Parts: sequence; structure tokens; C-alpha cells
Amino acid sequence: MSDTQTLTRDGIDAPRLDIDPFSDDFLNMPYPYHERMREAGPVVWLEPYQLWGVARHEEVRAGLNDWENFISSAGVGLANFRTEKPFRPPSLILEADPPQHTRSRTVLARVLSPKMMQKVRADFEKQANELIDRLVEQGEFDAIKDLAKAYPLKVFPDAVGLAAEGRDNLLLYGDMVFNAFGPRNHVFLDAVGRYEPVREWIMNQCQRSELSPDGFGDLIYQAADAGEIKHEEATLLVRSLLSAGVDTTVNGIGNAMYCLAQFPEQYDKLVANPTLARQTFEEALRFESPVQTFFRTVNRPIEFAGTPMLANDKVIFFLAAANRDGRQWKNPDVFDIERKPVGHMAFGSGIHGCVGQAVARMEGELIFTAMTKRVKRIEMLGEPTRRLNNTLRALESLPVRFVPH
Ligand code: HEM
Ligand SMILES: CCOc1cccc(C(=O)O)c1
Repeated sequence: MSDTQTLTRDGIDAPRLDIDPFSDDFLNMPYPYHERMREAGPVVWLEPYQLWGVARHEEVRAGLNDWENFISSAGVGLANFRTEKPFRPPSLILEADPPQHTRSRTVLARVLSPKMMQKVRADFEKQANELIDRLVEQGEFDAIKDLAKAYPLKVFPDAVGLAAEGRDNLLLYGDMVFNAFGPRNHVFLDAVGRYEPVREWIMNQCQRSELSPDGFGDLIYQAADAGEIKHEEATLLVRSLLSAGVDTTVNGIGNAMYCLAQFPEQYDKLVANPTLARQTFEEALRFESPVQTFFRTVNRPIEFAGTPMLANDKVIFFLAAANRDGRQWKNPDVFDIERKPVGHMAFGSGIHGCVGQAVARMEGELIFTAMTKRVKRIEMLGEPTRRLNNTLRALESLPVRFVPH
């Protein structure tokens, strides 16, 4: 950092907060910090990283929907790709703006469409039923290792067309990718050591020769055969599926399990009405958002929510803070499966809104539907342990017991 940068910038027309969103304290328990930022104003200036923070629902939504002023091609993490070398070759969808983004999005939106989900639904359902049957037999288990990781690591790579071996590498890779959106803190440095061995493995898995025909991965190469994208672009788009498609759902399901184990009266409501399974997963995404933040870069001098911003400023959008904003939600800090959390920011918003949400929603719906049919109660056998990550809200372990009907 140059000398001038160590001093805070003049002309900041917003509340200045000395909050580090990547400190262990913040990552362990973000909610009091979210409240402070929301109450300070629609936009705040975070001194430790000299960037803007947006934590209220209305402004998070407005900012993510404004892709022309808040761009993704300069990176959706702390690093500004205009001045720093990206940690890895940029994503052609997440870290792209139109028109590149549009071509990538058209292909992935087709491959991951609700219509495509119908083709794999029966297998996702069979795997959910068999897994829950095994865990009911087992009785006591770790809801993260044996359920939240096991299910996505089976169904999604199967659908993509990956070989069966080495799939745990997808967790190491996802952990790394999501840490890399943050600063080079100890959380990132601890992960980067685990990541080196799998970097090559991941790129090998993205090669067409490694993918089974007609899986999600091969369908992307078929779009290249049809001339929609280049073949080398198809390889990077398969990497997008492997980057975003596992660690997200692992923590979506893991956090939902924690919610249902902490609030047994909510699980009782779900058992009484299993058609609430999809909505239960959605409420868990709002209440304990797996993806906590994403950044944007200001494209040109603008005034946003009454605050002047300069080109190249970084803005961090706190999706999880928006999801508990009392301006948007009644009793936001209550996990209520009868709430319809329409408009939550857990999947983002606008042109970059999650292209894999149909996959995520189907995984959540099927695993919790299978559970309600077999499990009368989820008992917590001890406190969970947390896995700190610069972007993800993740548990490392959650000891539970399934009490069958
Ligand atoms: C509970 C699970 C999931 C959560 C919470 C989640 C969250 C998100 C969020 C917040 C974004 C917006 C990123 C931005 O605005 O910069 C996003 C985009 C994306 N997601 Fe998901 N995601 C989930 C599951 C998935 C799955 C299963 C896949 C793949 C099959 C996936 C693939 C992607 C991709 C490729 C993008 C970039 C889309 C674009 O930039 O147009 N996600 N996701
Ligand atoms: C869940 C947000 O979406 C992501 C996350 C990480 C990587 C990528 C990618 O496109 O490589 C996408």
C-alpha cells in the first residue's frame, strides 16, 4: 500500500466504520457487525480496506442489479483485476460483463435450466432417499461430513459427468476459490497450502475427454461444437460448475441442518407438512446465507444512495446482511419455515444472479423431503465447529442423531 493509501481517503460522504469484514471475529459471528452497518446508513466506508460497504436489502439489490455501474470484469472479490493479477484465470461468467457474460450465461442457463433438472431429478431423489435411509440406520453421525458434503458430492459431479475418484478435491478447490475473493489473511493462507495439489486435478477434470457424454459438462462442449462459444471457453465454463456447484450447496444444506437442529419446533412443522421442504431450504438460505458477500468495482464516477463514488472503487455487498434487514423482513432474526422469503439475496440478483439455483433448490427440496418421511426428530449431540472462509458461512462439523418415526 502506498503512503497515501494508509491514510483514509478525503471526501468520503458516508459514515466511516472501523470494521474488518474478514477478521476472525466478524467471520465467526457477522450479525452484530451487519446491524451496525445497516444502522449507520445505506452506504458506509470501511476503513481497514478503504472500500464501500452496502448492507441494507434495498441498496444491495439495487447495486447488484446495476451491472453497468458496478461491474464484475474487474473481479468480484477484493482484488481489482485492472491493477492486480487475478489469482486464477478469470471466470468467463462470474468475472465477466456483457457481451462476454451474455454468451457464457446463455449456455450455462440452458445446461442448468429447470427443464434439464427434470432429467436428473429421479437420480437426485434416489440418492437422497438412499442416503437418509443409511443415516437413519446409523443413528448418530456428523451432519456436515456424512450428509451436507456427501449428498452434493455424489449427485452434482455425477450430473456433470465427472469420474468417481478424487471428488473430495472439489471441496478443497471450492474452499480456495471462495477464500480468494477475500484478502490474503490467515484464512486464505491456510487454504492455499491445501489447494496447490488439486489445481492441476481440477483443470484435468474440465477436459472433454474426462467427462461422460451428455453430462452437464459435455453439454457445454456441445455448445462449442455448435459455434456458440469457443472450445477453450467451454473448458473454463466447466471449471465454473466445479468452482461454484459444490461448496455452495454443501453449506446451504449444512446451514439448513443446523437451523432445523437448533429449532426443533420448525422441524416439527416440516414433518407435519413435507410440502414445505423447498421453502424450508429457502428460509435457511435467507437466515444463514452460505455465500455471505460479493464485491463489485465502480465503473465510472457515480452517486449511489446519495454517496459519490469514484471509478475503480471497490464495493462489498453483504448479501447475508440484506437477508436480515428489518426494513425488508418481519422478525428477520427468526428462522420461520412458514415465511415465504421471496426476494432474499442469497443467490444474488440481476444478470449475475445464481445460474445454478435450480440445482441448489432441487438438492435442498429432495434431501429434506426424504428426511421428513423417515426422521421424526433431529437431536444435536454437541455444539458445531465452524470452518472460517472469507466468503462462505460454513460448518466443519455438526454431531446429530436421527430419531426415526
Ligand atoms: C445454495 C447454493 C448456492 C448459493 C447460495 C449460490 C450463490 C450464488 C450467488 C450469490 C451468485 C451471484 C454472484 C455475483 O453476483 O457475483 C451466484 C452466481 C453463480 N452461481 Fe450460484 N449459488 C449456489 C449454487 C450454485 C450451483 C449448484 C451452481 C452450479 C451448478 C452455481 C453456479 C453459479 C455460477 C456459475 C454463478 C455466476 C453466474 C453469473 O455470474 O451470471 N451456484 N451463486
Ligand atoms: C457461487 C458464485 O458463483 C461462482 C463462485 C465461484 C466461481 C465461479 C466461477 O464461475 O468460476 C462462480
